Parts: sequence; structure tokens; C-alpha cells
Amino acid sequence: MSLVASSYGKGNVKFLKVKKNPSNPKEQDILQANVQVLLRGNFDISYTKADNSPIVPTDTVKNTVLVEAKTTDVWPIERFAAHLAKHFINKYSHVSGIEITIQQARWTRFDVNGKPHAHSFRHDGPETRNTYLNYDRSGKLVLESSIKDLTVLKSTGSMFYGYNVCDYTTLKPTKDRILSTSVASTWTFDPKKVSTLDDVFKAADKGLFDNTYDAARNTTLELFALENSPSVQATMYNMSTKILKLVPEVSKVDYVLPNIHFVLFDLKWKGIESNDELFYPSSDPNGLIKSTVARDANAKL
Ligand SMILES: O=c1[nH]c(=O)c2[nH]c(=O)[nH]c2[nH]1
Repeated sequence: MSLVASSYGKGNVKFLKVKKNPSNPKEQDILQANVQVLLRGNFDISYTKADNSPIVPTDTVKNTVLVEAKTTDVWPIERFAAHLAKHFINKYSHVSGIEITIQQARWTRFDVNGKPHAHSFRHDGPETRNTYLNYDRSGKLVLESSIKDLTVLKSTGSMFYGYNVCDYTTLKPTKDRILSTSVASTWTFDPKKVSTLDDVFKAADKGLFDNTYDAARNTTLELFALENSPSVQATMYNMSTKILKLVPEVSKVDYVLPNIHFVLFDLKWKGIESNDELFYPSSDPNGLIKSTVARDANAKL
């Protein structure tokens, strides 16, 4: 028998960072993060020989995340992920690679008396901004960022008809239905354009990661609202191609969209016209629709 693969580290390392404007310390920004760091490398003897000598304790990994969060810039999360990768690779010669996941909570500054307040924020529900960075000492870099748990609903402007009909079909075609989903959208940065950790730092300075997040989120919301959707499938494809058009540094866009159903409460039995006005939420079963759209049709997935 042999150990075929292993990695280890710390998950759920959480912090809130406060950034103060040096010229007006009451003007602040915040970032709440949940970080996971997994190390791989020359750790086999800790599994196979009970020899702990190579192990950097997960407690040390936790301390590192928190110390570095205090002493370096954590905006945007892609920069902080690259910073942590560089730190662990440089500090421990037996670490051959690292996988970092950062989830950022959505705190939104709110207005008071018509203008954005200097240091007050509203928690905007379960929606998160995320990044995943996988780096190999050999230089190979994978960088994917995402939005998760962005729950949306439109009460009209969605259709579903013309589908395959067989002896198992009970669904009625419709040109007007409710459409609701909880968006998971992931965009992968082109490894030819963002190919090193230094490229990540440079791209962060230029605003690429914030701009791409804004493009993906705005595209998702705008197309969801504006399109008379023929299906979840067609709408998610349109969202993906628009993001690829807007951001040349992105090579691939993935969506995972549950179809959250609302069932009409039919009141004909009571002599009341239903008129598509009263529905009950139906949590399960739900449709689940996934797609990957790549700029290059021959891209290796
Ligand atoms: O947009 C949709 N796609 C489907 O594949 C599907 N299947 C279904 O029953 N309703 C829907 N809606």
C-alpha cells in the first residue's frame, strides 16, 4: 500500500480587518474573511512512519493567516491569497504546493442623511465573494474567484416551453413564470495572462479582481432582470459569454444554478381566479443546472 495523495492545514480561520484612512482615522473600511490553507509536499513520513518532524502544525498555519492579515494588505482577497502562498512556499522548503480558499462576507456601507457613512455597514445576507488559489513551487498557478449564495427572483419575464415531451411528462409549457435561483458563478483567470504570483500582485494593483467581480455580479443581475428568459440554460450561457466579452483576462466561466420552484396555489376549487398571484415555495426537489463556458472551445477543462 502507498500514500497516494495528502494535504493538510487549517480551515475556518476567520478575521475582521479594519482599514483606517491615515488622514481621517474614523473613515474606515472592513473585510471579514474565512480562510482555509492546505499544504502539500514532503510530509509522507508523518502519515506512514508517525514521524511528525516535517509537520508545520495547523495551529502555526492559523497564526500565520492572522499575523499576515494584520501586517499586510488583504484587499482584494486574491492579493491576500497570493501573499499567503508566497509566504508558505518561501518559509518552508519542504512545502511543494498550497491551496488557499478565502470567503469574504458581504458587508455594505450604508447611507445616513443621504451620504455613505464613514464606518457603518449592513450585512447583506449569506452572499459571499470567494477566491481559490492553487500554487505549485514549480510555478503552476490556478486562480478562480466566485460569487456564491446570491439569491434572486423575478416574478415575470421568464418562460419554459418547447421541451422534450414523452409519456413521463406532466409539466405544462409556460410563457410567463416565476424564476428564482441562488447563483454560484465562478470565473477562472487565464493562466497565460495571470501566470505567476507577481502577476496576481500587479493585477490586484490595477483593480482587475474588483473590476471582474463587479462585471460578473452586475452581468448576472442585469441579464437575470432584463432578459425574457427562455430557460435557465440559455440565460446562464448568455451571462457567461458576456463576462468573457467584458474581461479578457478570464478564460472560463462556470455557473451552478438551482431552479427554486414556486408552485401556484390554484383556487379554482373555491371559485377564485388564480391569475398567477399566489404561490407557495417548494424547497424540494429542485432543478439544478450547471454550465462551463470557455473562451477557447479547445480549452482543457
Ligand atoms: O429553465 C428550465 N430548465 C429546465 O431544464 C427545466 N426543467 C423543468 O422542469 N423546468 C425547467 N426550467
